[in-house]
Amino acid sequence: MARRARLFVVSGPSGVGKGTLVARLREQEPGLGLTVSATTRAPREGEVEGTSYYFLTEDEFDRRVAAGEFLEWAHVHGHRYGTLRAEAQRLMDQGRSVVLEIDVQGGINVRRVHPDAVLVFIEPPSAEELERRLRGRGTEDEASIQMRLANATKELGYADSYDVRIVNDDLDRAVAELAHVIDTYETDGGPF
Ligand SMILES: Nc1nc2c(ncn2[C@@H]2O[C@H](COP(=O)(O)OP(=O)(O)O)[C@@H](O)[C@H]2O)c(=O)[nH]1
Ligand SMILES: Nc1ncnc2c1ncn2[C@@H]1O[C@H](COP(=O)(O)OP(=O)(O)O)[C@@H](O)[C@H]1O
Repeated sequence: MARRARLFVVSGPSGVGKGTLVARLREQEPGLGLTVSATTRAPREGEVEGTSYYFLTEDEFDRRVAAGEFLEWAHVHGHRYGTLRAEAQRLMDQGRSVVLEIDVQGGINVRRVHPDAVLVFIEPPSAEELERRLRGRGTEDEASIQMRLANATKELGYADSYDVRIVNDDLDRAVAELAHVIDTYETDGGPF
């Protein structure tokens, strides 16, 4: 059956395991593109410019917004994050399916521009497990953890407007489910 490259948005609360899931998926499916977002937040230890994010100053982010360079952008956890049009276009031009790991506001905005984008929401098995993962990651101070937990409740409220919901309980199972979703939507005669 014919396959077609598509745009996939992956969203979900901070600490649910989006980054882990997508990284595992890309080991299995090296052809899958992943956009590197721009952000005004400071790099975490070990994060690499141009690989983890494009780390921009507030002024540089403003300039790129004014120049219309963003496909979408949003305020998330007290900072700005956005997908550069050129970044998404470069991968789409290679005929690859592309994953955007972005927040729910971004997901809704991408759907306006690309109505056939597939929106996938990653859910935690429970609120307690989400907090355990967020703390276990050890990247955030207490204020940042509290903000992310408060925002998690709001983000979970958007799950209904997504096309697909996946519970990230057992990692291997969740990776397999995400791979299956991508395979199904890439195949003509899939759910659309
Ligand atoms: N709208 C939008 N959200 C983004 C983008 N890049 C990252 N995010 C979201 O910003 C949030 C914070 O990401 P990050 O600082 O890496 O923290 P983490 O979610 O705790 O790993 C997450 O919900 C991401 O999905 C983007 O380009 N656009
Ligand atoms: N299925 C899972 N079971 C247990 N721990 C997980 C699972 N998926 C991810 N984690 C862990 O949870 C933490 C947060 O994952 P991460 O990918 O950074 O989340 P996000 O990108 O959604 O903020 C990491 O320490 C990661 O190893």
